[in-house]
Amino acid sequence: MLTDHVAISVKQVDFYYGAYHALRNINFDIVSKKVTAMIGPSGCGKSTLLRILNRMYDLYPNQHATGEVLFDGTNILEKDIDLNILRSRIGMVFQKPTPFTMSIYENIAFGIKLYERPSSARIKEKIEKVLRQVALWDEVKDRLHSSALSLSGGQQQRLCIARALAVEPEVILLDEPTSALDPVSTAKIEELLDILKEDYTIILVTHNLQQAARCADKVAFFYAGELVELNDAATLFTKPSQQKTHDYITGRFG
Ligand SMILES: Nc1ncnc2c1ncn2[C@@H]1O[C@H](COP(=O)(O)OP(=O)(O)OP(=O)(O)O)[C@@H](O)[C@H]1O
Repeated sequence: MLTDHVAISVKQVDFYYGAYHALRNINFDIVSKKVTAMIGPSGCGKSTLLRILNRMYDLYPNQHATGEVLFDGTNILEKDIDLNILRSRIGMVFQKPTPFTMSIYENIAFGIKLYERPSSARIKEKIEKVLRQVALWDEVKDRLHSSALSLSGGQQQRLCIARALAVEPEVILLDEPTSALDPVSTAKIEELLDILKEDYTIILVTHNLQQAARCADKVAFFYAGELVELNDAATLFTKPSQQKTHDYITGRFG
């Protein structure tokens, strides 16, 4: 039997917003090239954990994490980590589509130019590649120089995923990426996750249990700042090992 390759190992992680202890002793392995969904009631700490994985919290001086998050043998919580490199390897897509106020083309080129000095031919080639990856190329190829804000919400979100892919990350963090989208756009993003996981490790925070059941290979259930259960998606939704998980997925709270 093939063993899963671990992309990120979270060990004894605690997180604080000032004095508030938001995550407690979190331990788990995130498997490479699979979709791991993080679920749990509002305020349980899902987004906080996602923001730890690319040190997003570093922007805020009163927030800090303890413990270890091992990525490629390095503890990314160490102070001297190069955050630009980290965030190019572990990219993030937010809940609301956040394209820059620039053209579709420039939205993607901007990110590429942050990390390399490519020729314009290389930029064009990359833009086409990532727009094809997110199944947006045919919809936008004739208007690459129009404003990204002229796209629909669903198209904007696919553009944001393309922008994240353009810097060739290994891991993509998605924080409720479909909660602002209509059902058709949501279905397109879910189909996209299925394709992207062939090449990328995907971590998805979602409120939507059906979405977690449809898209995820592994599911982590959080409650009140603790990881209650991490399991294969099929097992977690049919035979959870913890009573609290059972209560949550059957709608008894949250
Ligand atoms: N900037 C902040 N300052 C203080 N406390 C915060 C801050 N952000 C989040 N928290 C608290 O930390 C806890 C975890 O929040 P987090 O946003 O990670 O939860 P969540 O599970 O993602 O919730 P939701 O599903 O509502 O997005 C909550 O109790 C929240 O109130």
